[in-house]
Amino acid sequence: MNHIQLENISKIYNASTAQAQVALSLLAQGMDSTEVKEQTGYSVGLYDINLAIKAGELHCIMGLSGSGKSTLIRHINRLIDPSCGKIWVDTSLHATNPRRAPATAVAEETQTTAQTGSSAIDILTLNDKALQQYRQHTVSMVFQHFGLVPHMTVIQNVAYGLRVRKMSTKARHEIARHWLNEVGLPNLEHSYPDELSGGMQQRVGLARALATDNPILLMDEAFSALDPLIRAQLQDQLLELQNRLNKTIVFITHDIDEAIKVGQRISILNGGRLVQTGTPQQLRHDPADDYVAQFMHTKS
Ligand SMILES: Nc1ncnc2c1ncn2[C@@H]1O[C@H](COP(=O)(O)OP(=O)(O)OP(=O)(O)O)[C@@H](O)[C@H]1O
Repeated sequence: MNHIQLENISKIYNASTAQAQVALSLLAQGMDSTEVKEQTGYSVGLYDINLAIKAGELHCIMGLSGSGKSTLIRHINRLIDPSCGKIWVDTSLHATNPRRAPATAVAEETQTTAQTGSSAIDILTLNDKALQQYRQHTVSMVFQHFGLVPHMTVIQNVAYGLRVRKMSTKARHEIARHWLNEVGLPNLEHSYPDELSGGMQQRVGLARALATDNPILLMDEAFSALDPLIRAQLQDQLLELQNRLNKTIVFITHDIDEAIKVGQRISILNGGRLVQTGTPQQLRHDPADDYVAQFMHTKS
């Protein structure tokens, strides 16, 4: 079952609808994003992305710098809106969890049936209130540079998303303590972020994202700033947690080894275009083009 589906998503930066159309028609004629930038002055973030992410899968988005990875993931929590296209998210998937407000309340009026046949909403139709609900109850994000609030203690950082939901201090700290334990930081609740190493700070970032119990986890180069050893430990921990939690995780990385290690499927972007989606094995044995083949050719 699909959890997230991007349908014909394109993003042309700093362009009006009419200006974006000019760039999009050049892309449709086969021009690449560098040529479009030279000809029109507009940056192509993404072009005509069609991507279905399954419920419970750990899906990596991989590509070189500037290929559109951050642009793509930021569409899923609507930090960025597309120039055109639709973004379907099945917000009903975890409606039975008693700790979460019913996600279907997000926007019943926009509930419809996506092309996949699943019950999903086009999140681009959400009004401000419904979008706030969606962000609080459906998607959480882990950032490359941790994004912790420096004047809050570790436990306050982890509990932050629950405080926003107006949960009592006792209840939210109990949940935060549980997740700090889960990520291997049981005794640091009263520390401040700047007292922790990078690896520890990112464990706090992970605990904060997990504490909200949201079904979708967005991870934007979450481990890229860490030393290789710590990075490998966090990858292992993520896989172990995912085995138990079965979240839908969209994991951005520019590192093919990381993508192969953690990703059940990998989508490869190049110049804002989605080149191929598949399991590591499919990409290795049947690469769509030379770009994919080059990434995969040394991988066993
Ligand atoms: N705010 C913006 N304004 C204009 N162009 C942008 C903006 N953000 C991104 N772009 C352009 O969109 C394209 C895709 O950028 P994006 O940051 O999504 O790629 P990325 O794969 O995440 O790169 P990196 O790995 O370096 O973070 C690039 O050409 C970039 O210059």
